[in-house]
Amino acid sequence: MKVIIVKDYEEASHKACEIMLDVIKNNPSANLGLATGSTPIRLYELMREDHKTNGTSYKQIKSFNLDEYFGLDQSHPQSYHYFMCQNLFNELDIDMNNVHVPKGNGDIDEECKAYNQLLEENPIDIQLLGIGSNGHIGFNEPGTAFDSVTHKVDLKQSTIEDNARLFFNGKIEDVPTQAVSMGIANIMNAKKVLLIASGEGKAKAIQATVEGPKTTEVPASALQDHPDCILIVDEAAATLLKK
Ligand SMILES: N[C@@H]1[C@@H](O)[C@H](O)[C@@H](COP(=O)(O)O)O[C@@H]1O
Repeated sequence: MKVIIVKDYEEASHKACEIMLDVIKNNPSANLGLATGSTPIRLYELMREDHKTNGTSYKQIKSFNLDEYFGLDQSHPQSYHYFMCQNLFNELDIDMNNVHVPKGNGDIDEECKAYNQLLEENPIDIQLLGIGSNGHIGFNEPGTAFDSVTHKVDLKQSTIEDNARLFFNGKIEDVPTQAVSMGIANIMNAKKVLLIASGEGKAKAIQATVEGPKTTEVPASALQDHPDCILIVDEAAATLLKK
């Protein structure tokens, strides 16, 4: 794991943007693994700005999102599909046929199978990740097997609370209790992984991810075995790192 410590959220977003654009410029038909949550919002804004100003094209790019809430239709304003359109896709030249977000409704078993198949056929060049305060990646909560693939998940109470704080207008009762998520094995298959962590709320999870034992209790600790994993951590999220 390569840990890059930067001053703050703004610097983390710029650094992450640099790495994402580097992958896209080197391979204009790259497969991008994308993430939601509040952390990548500024990065996505920078990517939109770059597209507008410098004309970086996404015409040949394919995207694959990590996860989706169970029970929310794509058109629901709190769905991750909707989030991605609002924060990124609507202002890029990406072909929406090349955009993939797991479906949170319908026949979930079939959906998970199809998503795994899709990921097998389209190896991800760079997988962007945030991290949950409990160390989750995607929606892979503590206890998830490292060999897991796309599956339906029961969300932990702390994850529901975290997400209610930032989304769903603070209404905890509106946050779905389940989700569909790429598994940890799918994430580990990406050629490159880029995780961004910002704020003191992530300090414990970052310490456990980087310096703790590799354990399913900290899903992000699986990344210790990834051959090309970069963690961009701001000073607040790095406070508990010993080295
Ligand atoms: N499924 C998402 C994760 O992909 C994300 O990393 C996490 C952290 O969110 P935030 O970036 O808002 O702290 O939230 C959700 O649980």
